[in-house]
Amino acid sequence: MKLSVIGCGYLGAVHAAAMASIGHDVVGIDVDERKIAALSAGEAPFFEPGLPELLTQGVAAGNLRFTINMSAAQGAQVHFVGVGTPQQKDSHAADLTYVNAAIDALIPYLNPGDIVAGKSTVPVGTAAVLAERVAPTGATLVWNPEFLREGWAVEDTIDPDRLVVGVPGARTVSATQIVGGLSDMHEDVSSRFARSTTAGSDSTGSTSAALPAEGERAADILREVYHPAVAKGTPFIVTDLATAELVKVAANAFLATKISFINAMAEIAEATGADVTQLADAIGHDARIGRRFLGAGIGFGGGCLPKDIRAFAARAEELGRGESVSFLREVDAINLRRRERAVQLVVDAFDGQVVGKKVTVLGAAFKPHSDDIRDSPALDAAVRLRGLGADVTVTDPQAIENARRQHPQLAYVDDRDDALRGADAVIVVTEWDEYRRDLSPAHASSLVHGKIIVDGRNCLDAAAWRAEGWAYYGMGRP
Ligand SMILES: NC(=O)C1=CN([C@@H]2O[C@H](COP(=O)(O)OP(=O)(O)OC[C@H]3O[C@@H](n4cnc5c(N)ncnc54)[C@H](O)[C@@H]3O)[C@@H](O)[C@H]2O)C=CC1
Ligand SMILES: O=C(O)[C@H]1O[C@H](OP(=O)(O)OP(=O)(O)OC[C@H]2O[C@@H](n3ccc(=O)[nH]c3=O)[C@H](O)[C@@H]2O)[C@H](O)[C@@H](O)[C@@H]1O
Repeated sequence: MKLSVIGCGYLGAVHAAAMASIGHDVVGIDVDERKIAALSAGEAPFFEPGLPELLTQGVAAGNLRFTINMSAAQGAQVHFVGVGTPQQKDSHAADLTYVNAAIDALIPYLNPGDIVAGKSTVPVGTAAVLAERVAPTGATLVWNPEFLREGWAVEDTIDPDRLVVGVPGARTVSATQIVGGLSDMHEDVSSRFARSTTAGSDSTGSTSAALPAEGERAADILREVYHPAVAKGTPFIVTDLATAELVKVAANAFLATKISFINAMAEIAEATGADVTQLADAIGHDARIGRRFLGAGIGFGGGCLPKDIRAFAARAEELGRGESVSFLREVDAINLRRRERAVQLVVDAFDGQVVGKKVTVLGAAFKPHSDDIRDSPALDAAVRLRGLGADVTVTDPQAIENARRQHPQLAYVDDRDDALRGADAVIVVTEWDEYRRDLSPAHASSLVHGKIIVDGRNCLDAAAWRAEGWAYYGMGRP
């Protein structure tokens, strides 16, 4: 199938390359000429494991190309829109400038019957407005939120744990799950709904109705796009536009809440001498809770969770339902307090005398396996420590170039051991294997000047570091 992908950032470039890898004919379109030049040469403009291979393959095979010309979208049957939706500069709401601009630029090239599939994370209600704008072209707008994690983006795109498609006119169809392969792709959709509910295949139990023809057709086309995942039985949820938009922000809000919950427990642990990592293990054994995303530490960052919970809260206020998600403000506040806490641990380790102390910051990316530094807790800590007068050196296996562009005032060293040499204290803020697994306390001892280590990710073996004579400080663990 011919596809266009508009916006070739962390989401779009991976989506384009992944769609080409499953056999589609894909054009990626972006306004950033440098990004397009790199992608056209088969090079990834950012670090994402597995992406370079897919780009090389697709570009060489000729079914993946990139351009800055929107006119190249003409003739594609599905147009994915994955441009950025950052936080507005002067408020917590999402900035929809890029989404609006992308849709406006695309409209002249749409043909009747085309599908415009929004992938950006947007405030609920956005899709309905965009659908009206697209309607005169005869194309159909659907919302197909993305759940990929950076660092696992290729795998998550090709083999997601669920696919969600919001289609027009599906108001009475509430989160009905349809599991089906290509074989029944052209089967009458109402009988498929009937089958999925009577078979009880993870349906919500709510009544379902046949989709209007436009929505039915759009859902079928998206099924065809994602044919390998559909064929293996990946849950494929067809719903209305608003629910699809909400599923995305609800998922990120839940993940952020889970992290802040355990970080709140870390604060209590700090006041009582308890160990939050053991607490997380213990409650995580309860399958209803689960251990994943109970990693207490310096908290969440990145281009999504922080801005998505703020945008969600702002949208809820607009809807007159601010109090329904007012807890997200607390989730945000807990998260930001952990950044302060990590910095305070360094300051306290020097009895408040941090001025002029050499502090090595291990990590700049917001998480390992990524070069993304958007709202990175690691860099936040580095900047704060420098602001307090420390002599800060930052290192990271992938993110130094991005970090230097955003924070040129910090000192950067590529090599981990060079960064550690002569340090008075070390703080681990991104749990790369290079720091978590591969750095032994004995080796670190041979490099540093002072044996103080703050484990901002609770990723080190505290006992092993202490045995080597280090003063070890974790986040919510003794
Ligand atoms: N990064 C991630 O892991 C995920 C991101 N998302 C959502 O996807 C959207 C994109 O996120 P990222 O890829 O991380 O952002 P990004 O900033 O890496 O990429 C956005 C791209 O859109 C391009 N762009 C802006 N205006 C354009 C226009 N008018 N026409 C064509 N291209 C244009 C930019 O040049 C940039 O390359 C956001 O809404 C985000 O919340 C959703 C799930 C995962
Ligand atoms: O909307 C998005 O962009 C994406 O946001 C997150 O993905 P991502 O931002 O790539 O990273 P996560 O793995 O979720 O980590 C987010 C932050 O939480 C932190 N984190 C994660 C887990 C944990 O236990 N503790 C913790 O502090 C990480 O260090 C990182 O800073 C979601 O996990 C994706 O499903 C979603 O698609």
